[in-house]
Amino acid sequence: LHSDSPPFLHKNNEDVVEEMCRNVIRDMDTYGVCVVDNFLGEERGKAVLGEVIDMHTKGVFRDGQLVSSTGRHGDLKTIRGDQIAWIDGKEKSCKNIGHLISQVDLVIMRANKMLNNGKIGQYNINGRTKAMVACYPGSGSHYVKHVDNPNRDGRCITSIYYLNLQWDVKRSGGLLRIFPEGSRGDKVADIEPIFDRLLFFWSDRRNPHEVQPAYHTRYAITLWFFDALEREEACRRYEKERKLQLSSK
Ligand SMILES: O=C(O)CCC(=O)Nc1cc2ccccc2cn1
Ligand SMILES: [Mn+2]
Repeated sequence: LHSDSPPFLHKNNEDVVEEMCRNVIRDMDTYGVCVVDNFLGEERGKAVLGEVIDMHTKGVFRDGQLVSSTGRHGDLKTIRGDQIAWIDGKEKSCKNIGHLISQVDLVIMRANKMLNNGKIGQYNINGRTKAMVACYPGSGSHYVKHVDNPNRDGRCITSIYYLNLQWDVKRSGGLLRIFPEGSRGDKVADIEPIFDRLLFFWSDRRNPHEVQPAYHTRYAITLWFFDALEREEACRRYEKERKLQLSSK
């Protein structure tokens, strides 16, 4: 499940990318989850972290998911989950985030071309969302167990890049726990959100996941990749529903 990216990926070396893609394909086929550590290297990783911290300081983040839980005394505590900001990576103050996005694209599109004659896991990836930069304020904010794409909206791979230097889950929490389908709860994938770690997993019902309460600020950048066919069908369904609603008005 853990494949270290060779030290010289940062030179964009062709066969290094090739080697990494083989690891991603193997892990996705075997586990439906893949972790790549040291993805950008310390310098580039810190440059991305710097841009995210600048965004946070400038108040770019908007409150994301509202999660509520009852406290010890049964009182309803609404703990803000993640705060998010959408980035396309071309913004002048986000050029390092833009570089991260292009590197993840490189790996996914190369993996898409390899094995299974141009498909990864029988998907044909032809696009992705913008980057969702997420910040969990350290106030015990968490994210309840959920599936990213439960109803075939077209997203097939979730890719998350973590930015948290010297993160210690025992002290700071914030563990991502994935409950791979059919594991009946005895086999879970516990992913620590450590600095310069890149995670891939199938976005559909195979991978319900949760973020456990975080007690220090926890940053992550997520990209969702689309399967061409599933996305086209989802858009067509959406168009039909929209027309129905318009005509029923
Ligand atoms: O930060 C992590 O380790 C994963 C957090 C996570 O699952 N975030 C997330 C955030 C989402 C925001 C909007 C819609 C769906 C979403 C699904 N998942
Ligand atoms: Mn999620």
